[in-house]
Amino acid sequence: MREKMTKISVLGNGSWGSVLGSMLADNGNDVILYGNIESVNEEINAHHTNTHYMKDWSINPNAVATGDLEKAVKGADVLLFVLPTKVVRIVAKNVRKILDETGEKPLLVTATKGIEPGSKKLITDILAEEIYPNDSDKIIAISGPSHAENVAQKDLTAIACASKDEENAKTIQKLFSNNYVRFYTNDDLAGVEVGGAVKNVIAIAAGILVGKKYGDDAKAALMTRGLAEITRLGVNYFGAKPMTFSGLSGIGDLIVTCTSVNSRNWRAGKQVGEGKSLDYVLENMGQVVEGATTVKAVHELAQEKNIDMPISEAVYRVLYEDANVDEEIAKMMGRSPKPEIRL
Ligand SMILES: NC(=O)C1=CN([C@@H]2O[C@H](COP(=O)(O)OP(=O)(O)OC[C@H]3O[C@@H](n4cnc5c(N)ncnc54)[C@H](OP(=O)(O)O)[C@@H]3O)[C@@H](O)[C@H]2O)C=CC1
Ligand SMILES: O=C(CO)COP(=O)(O)O
Repeated sequence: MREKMTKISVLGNGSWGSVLGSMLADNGNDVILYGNIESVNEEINAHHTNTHYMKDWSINPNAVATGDLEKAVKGADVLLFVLPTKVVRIVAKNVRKILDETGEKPLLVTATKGIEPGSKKLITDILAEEIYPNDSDKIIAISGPSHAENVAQKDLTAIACASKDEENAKTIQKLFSNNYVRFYTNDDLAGVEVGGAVKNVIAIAAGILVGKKYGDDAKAALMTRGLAEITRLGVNYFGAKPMTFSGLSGIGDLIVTCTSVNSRNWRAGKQVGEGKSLDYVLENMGQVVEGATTVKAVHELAQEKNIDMPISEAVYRVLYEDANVDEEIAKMMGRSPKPEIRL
């Protein structure tokens, strides 16, 4: 007898959601892609493409798109959130209403990378608050150096998979892994999420440096000192383990996002470095630039909790306080002398 297929509903059918959905269909799962734009859903179902988000690529035809959240949520074994940070809470509230009706308790996985301004919450904390206040062990985060453009081509990729519950992390590891994407479990949920969220801010800074024509030494210094402040925030505020930042979701993701032209955060930073306004850049990107949102939460945390985050603070001032990039760089280079290693 044929084993029952696992029903996985991907909430958000932009670049990463479409590619993850296609990958999960490659793995033999029953995949639904939920998206809020009817023309995108129609294109996926009729042509197995999503040309606004992913050019020259086809989605596994077994992944079916819908604009009906109830259809996506009902009967799902796994709900995979791949939405921009700013809408996760809104969609989560609607998911909760449906699950309250059915009494079902699917695993919740998030691939979203961000910290919510105001609440300063990580995505898994938002999902716990809105959907599973008493079942947060059913929540898993996946995060690591992975661009939709690479995974779409079945390039080789490795991603961390973290949960408070080891068995649930292993279930997702097994379900998601295949011969082109390898998942590693990690028990430091907060550390994995902080790395994935805050590297986007550092990637904006890396892009700014390129826009300003700085070279490789500057990039290496920025990435290393960027990792130092990501670790400081993760350990001191979120209770993360320092070693996590040496892993896929830490240094791994920082490398890919600060050096790849596929990175929207890097590309946004480069244009800001070249003198374009943030509004212009965001309007013309056509895809989410998470670092521009997360930097607000990081700024709030740095100020309120007195955490030293000089690069993130400079990015915040350049993006939202009209600060001059050259003056910010001069200020950073002129800070009082410091030892390299400190938390
Ligand atoms: N792209 C990548 O390579 C990777 C992305 N990520 C993370 O995944 C998350 C999503 O990124 P990505 O897929 O690239 O983003 P995109 O900008 O490509 O797509 C975002 C999708 O979310 C949809 N959306 C927005 N609001 C809603 C809503 N209220 N209800 C339903 N759908 C909505 C958008 O639809 P609409 O067109 O209506 O706006 C769009 O389809 C981000 O946190 C990102 O950091 C993580 C790893 C890799
Ligand atoms: O998280 C990502 C790569 O791991 C995607 O980065 P960008 O959002 O900068 O494109």
